[in-house]
Amino acid sequence: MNTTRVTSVAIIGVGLIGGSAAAAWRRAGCVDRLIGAGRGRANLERALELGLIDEIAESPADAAARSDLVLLAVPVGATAAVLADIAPALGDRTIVTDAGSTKTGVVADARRILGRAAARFVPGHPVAGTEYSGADAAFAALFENRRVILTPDTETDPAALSTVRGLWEAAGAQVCEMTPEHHDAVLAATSHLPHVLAYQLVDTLAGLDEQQEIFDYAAGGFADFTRIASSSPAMWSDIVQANRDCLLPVIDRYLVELSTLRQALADNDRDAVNRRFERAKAVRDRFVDNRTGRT
Ligand SMILES: NC(=O)c1ccc[n+]([C@@H]2O[C@H](COP(=O)([O-])OP(=O)(O)OC[C@H]3O[C@@H](n4cnc5c(N)ncnc54)[C@H](O)[C@@H]3O)[C@@H](O)[C@H]2O)c1
Ligand SMILES: O=C(O)C(=O)C[C@]1(C(=O)O)C=C[C@@H](O)C=C1
Repeated sequence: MNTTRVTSVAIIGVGLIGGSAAAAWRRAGCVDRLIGAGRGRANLERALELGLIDEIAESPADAAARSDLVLLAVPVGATAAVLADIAPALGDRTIVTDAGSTKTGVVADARRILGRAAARFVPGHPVAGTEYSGADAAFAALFENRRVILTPDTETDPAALSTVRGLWEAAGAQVCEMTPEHHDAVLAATSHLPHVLAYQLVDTLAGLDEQQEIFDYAAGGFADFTRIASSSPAMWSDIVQANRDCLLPVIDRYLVELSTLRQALADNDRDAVNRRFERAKAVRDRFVDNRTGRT
C-alpha cells in the first residue's frame, strides 16, 4: 500500500506534465494542498478553474517557500533560472524534483545552484506525454502504467527519494532509477530522435508542397508518423539542445542506415530492403506486445 503523503506541493509550470501530476496526486489523495506558479497568468487561472491547483502563488519563490515539495515542470532550458529563483526560498527540509526530458544538464544545474540543498533535489522524468501543452491538456491518468525514471546519486537524501518515488507510484507509474548519462543516451534514441525525424519530415514535405498539393492526399500513415511534430517547438528546441551530445551520434547512425537502405533500393536489391523491414517489424511488434502487457 502506498502511504506517501505530502501536505503542500508547489507545481512550477502547470502545463501538460505539471497539471497532470497535480490531477493524479489529487485523485490519489496523497497531497493536501497544490500551489501553482509559472509564467502565464491566463494558464494558471485556467488551472485553478479546472481544479488542478488550489491557489496561484505570486511567484515560483512564493510557492516554494510555502511547500514541502516543489515539482519543476518547466521547459528544460528554464530550469536553471527557476532553480536560482526558488533557491533562497527553500526550507531546510523542502524536497525539489523535476520532470524534465533531459537529465545530465538539469543535475549539473541543481548541483551548481542549490549547493548543499542539492541533496534534496531528486531528478525525475515521467516517460509519458502527448503533443499538447498547457493546463487544458492535463489529465490524471497520464502516468498510469508508464515509466518514471529517477536519476539520483549517492548524495541524494534517501527520504526525499522515497517521497518522490511514492508520489509517482501514487499516480500509477512504474518508477525506476538510472544515471543521468544513461537516461540521456537512451532517451536520445527512443524519444529525441523520433521527434527530430517527425519535425524534419513535415518540414521537408512542406518544401515539396510548394510545387504539389501533397498534404491533400496524406492519410493515416502520415498522421501516425508525424503526430509528435505538433508538439511544442520551444520545448523541443530546449530538449535537443540540452541533449546534443547524445543526439548527434544517433542522428549520424540513422543517416548511415538510411543511406544503406537508399542504396539497396537504388540497386534494386529487394531482399536487402525486405530484410530490414522484417527486422524492424519484429522489433516493433515485440515492443507493442510488451507495452500492452505492462502492468
Ligand atoms: N510534453 C511531454 O510529452 C513531456 C513528457 C515528459 C516530460 N516533459 C517535460 O516536462 C516539462 C514540462 O513540459 P510540458 O509538456 O508540461 O510543457 P507545457 O508547455 O505544457 O507546460 C510548461 C509550463 O511551464 C511554464 N513556464 C515556461 N517557462 C517558465 C519559466 N521560465 N518560469 C516559470 N514557468 C515557466 C509555462 O507557462 C507552462 O505553463 C518539460 O521539461 C518537458 O521536457 C514533457
Ligand atoms: O507521446 C508523446 O506525444 C510524446 O512525445 C511523449 C514523450 C515521448 O515518448 O517521446 C515525449 C517526451 C518525453 O520526455 C516523454 C515522452
